[in-house]
Amino acid sequence: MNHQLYDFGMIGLGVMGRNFLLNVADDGFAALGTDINEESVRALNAEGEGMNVKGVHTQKEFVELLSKPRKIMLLVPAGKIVDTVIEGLLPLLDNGDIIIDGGNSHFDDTNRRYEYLKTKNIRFLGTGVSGGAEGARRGPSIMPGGDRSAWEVVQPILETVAAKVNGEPCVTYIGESSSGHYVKMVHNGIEYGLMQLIAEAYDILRRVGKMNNDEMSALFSQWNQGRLNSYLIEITASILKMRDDKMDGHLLDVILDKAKQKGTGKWTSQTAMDLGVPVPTIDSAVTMRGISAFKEFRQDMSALFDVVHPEAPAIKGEGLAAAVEESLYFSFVICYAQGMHLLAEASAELKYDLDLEGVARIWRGGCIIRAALLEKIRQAFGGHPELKNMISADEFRDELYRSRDAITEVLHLANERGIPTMCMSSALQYFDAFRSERLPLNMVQAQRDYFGSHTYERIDQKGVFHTQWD
Ligand SMILES: NC(=O)C1=CN([C@@H]2O[C@H](COP(=O)(O)OP(=O)(O)OC[C@H]3O[C@@H](n4cnc5c(N)ncnc54)[C@H](OP(=O)(O)O)[C@@H]3O)[C@@H](O)[C@H]2O)C=CC1
Ligand SMILES: O=C(CO)[C@H](O)[C@H](O)COP(=O)(O)O
Repeated sequence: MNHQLYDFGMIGLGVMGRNFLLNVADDGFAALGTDINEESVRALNAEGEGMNVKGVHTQKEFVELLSKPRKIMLLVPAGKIVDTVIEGLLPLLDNGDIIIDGGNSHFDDTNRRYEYLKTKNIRFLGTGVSGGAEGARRGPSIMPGGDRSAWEVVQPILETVAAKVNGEPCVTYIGESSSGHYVKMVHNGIEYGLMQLIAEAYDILRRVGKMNNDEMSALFSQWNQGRLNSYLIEITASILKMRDDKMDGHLLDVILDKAKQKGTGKWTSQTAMDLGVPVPTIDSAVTMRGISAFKEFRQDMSALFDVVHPEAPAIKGEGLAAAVEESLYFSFVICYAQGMHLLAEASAELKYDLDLEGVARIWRGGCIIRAALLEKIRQAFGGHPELKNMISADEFRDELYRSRDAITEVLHLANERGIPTMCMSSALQYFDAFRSERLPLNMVQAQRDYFGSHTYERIDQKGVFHTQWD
């Protein structure tokens, strides 16, 4: 009996996998999926009726129906499940077949799997995919790293399904081993930072400007027409105006203020610490999710401490809105700068040989952190492949400096009223720390030498010194 063979296979037909596979089928490739969950297989077959897509219930049938070399993407929950799926596949595969892990796997796991699968003659691509359900369905940003020959095989498919900006696909070969998952992790770290910065801007507009949700929605929509144009600003405008379907009022007002996390933001902070690269805006975003989780303690504390300056007047009008917009833009630039700086250092340290212009290019569309600003970031790195921290780039230097006054004023208004702005404050602090020729860390060095004979260097003589302080 003649079976149709399928071009591309997907294991894991949840939010991402089902949508990605339908996207593959839309683009003219024969697409095959399977999932441990029979309902998900049925859902794919129902949604894909009339398209060249099919869901099957067993891995054996799945593998048999794929054309060789098999191109199999996994979009299953990150962690042990990925290893389990790979182990289940191995006896069924042939030399040279390709496994693409499209989930948010930790880069250490990806390194291990890459090396392991080499010993099994299976080509492996650790691949970041971003864009959520809508991106997966209509065109995500895709960050593949690992076996270059595997990339060359899947390139036509991934380039077709990826988002396009000015006709350019938002996918490129990132580099060896775990580089694709590393870049996706940093993407998510930036995502955490931008989301928290927006949350802080919303809090300031609400509590300093006493703006209501509909007014803020209109303001975010207006900002989305300007230099803050981005996916996250766009969805914030929509979120703010959404009415609740269970009671009168806005949905946002009844959402519990405890943010969950799956780990990619925390991993970004952890690797940044390991490499000695400061990413305080990302760290602060992770910390704020942590603080948000202590809801009961926060309730107790808010009963214990009085509201700070309840008499502080509302500051209405365009002045506040313009200053918050400028603060947010400043903080966005700093947040991207921290992520890009981490990538630049990781590229050297972990031997990824990253093309940072290419990374900025494929983040311009499809992904959660897509923004007009990324075109400017692409240009900054394009002309200067040696650039590590874009705050010094011509594209940003002057405007960052000019925005200092606005963000200082906004943070003053927030501090006066006790409004937490950990992320926005960290952005200003980062900028001021990096533009300080002399920091007070001479004091830290003296203290270290005082109590632990850790030695210090001098500004006027070469060498390493120790003083008998007392
Ligand atoms: N959701 C998002 O916006 C994004 C998610 N990601 C990443 O993509 C990956 C998938 O996420 P998402 O689609 O949201 O997750 P979902 O939980 O929606 O889908 C995962 C699917 O995999 C199935 N599955 C679990 N174990 C197995 C197995 N052993 N064999 C076959 N199928 C299995 C699940 O079945 P069951 O339901 O029965 O458990 C489920 O249908 C994750 O790594 C996630 O971090 C990346 C970018 C964006
Ligand atoms: O990868 C993604 C988008 O690019 C996920 O949506 C993101 O990982 C969500 O993370 P968290 O649950 O930690 O907020």
